[in-house]
Amino acid sequence: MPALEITDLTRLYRRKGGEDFEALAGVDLTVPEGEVHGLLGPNGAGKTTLCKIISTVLLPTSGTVRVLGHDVVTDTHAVKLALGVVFGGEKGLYERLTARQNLDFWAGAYGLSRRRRRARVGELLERVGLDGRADERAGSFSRGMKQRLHLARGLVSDPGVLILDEPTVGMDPVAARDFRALVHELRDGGTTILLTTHDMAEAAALSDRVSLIDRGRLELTESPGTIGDLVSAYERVDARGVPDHVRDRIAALDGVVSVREDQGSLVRVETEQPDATLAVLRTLVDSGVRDVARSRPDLEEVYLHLVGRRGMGVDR
Ligand SMILES: Nc1ncnc2c1ncn2[C@@H]1O[C@H](COP(=O)(O)OP(=O)(O)OP(=O)(O)O)[C@@H](O)[C@H]1O
Repeated sequence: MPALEITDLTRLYRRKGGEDFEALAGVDLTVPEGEVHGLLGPNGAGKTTLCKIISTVLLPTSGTVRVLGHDVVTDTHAVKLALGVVFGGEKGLYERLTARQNLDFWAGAYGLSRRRRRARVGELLERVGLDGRADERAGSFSRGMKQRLHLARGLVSDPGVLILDEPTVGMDPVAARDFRALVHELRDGGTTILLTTHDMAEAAALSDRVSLIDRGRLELTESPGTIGDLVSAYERVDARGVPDHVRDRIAALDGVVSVREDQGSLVRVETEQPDATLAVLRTLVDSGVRDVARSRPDLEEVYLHLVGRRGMGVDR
């Protein structure tokens, strides 16, 4: 049974006086048990809407979502037990309570007895590395520590599926690295994780597969390695001082996807075959252009292209 099964999911938001806005437009996604699935998309893509529907906070307009076989609309209670949700940012902790008291409160909300609560809370504090600071107020914690406490809270019910919504947002690099190590440990323990992020590198480092979402649609679901292969098929050449007639000749070469002039006279040529790159370089050098650099787009750029922000010639 898949950990997460989303079928033809749509969600409309009512807008006053205007047309309904389609925040999710027919999303299909199946995440097998034990997978870390990265969900990447720009602001407003629909990631939070999707996470809210999975975590039963928001109803779908149409379509179905199942968490470990439980329907989010008709079987809300079972879904809540099967799921842990960790949102990034500062909200959701009781700042005046200690880390231990915060967790004890949440464990109580799941109906654990006092004795089981004590053991469970101790275990969780150790797991996220906060056992040494357990009796300090959450309000005095750094961003990274707060986020570890959020994670412990998401793990209170020992969920099979964990949603991490922008978990490292606002963290310094060391705290983010430590947090990612915790995510790795959870994955090794068999927890299925849906991770939303703006950060392509984070998604690639943590995920078994990555989905790109934009304007409510899943544009692509692949392993980070496959996306990497997609990237490596493309190259670009940047050059300065390229006469117009040379530009036109380059644009006509086989395998050249685009030729664009940025501000400051930089000409960027994008190619989709290694031979094309060589032909572009030869044409430039033969015409006396010396200021030439060859490079590959990184994952971030391919992602930006795939969600329609730039002109790399990657087919959808
Ligand atoms: N309650 C609402 N009423 C109307 N429109 C909404 C509502 N909530 C979200 N939207 C719109 O739905 C779209 C998707 O929003 P959502 O918060 O799911 O995006 P997101 O991918 O999580 O973005 P971000 O990364 O900025 O959090 C956006 O265009 C947003 O303006």
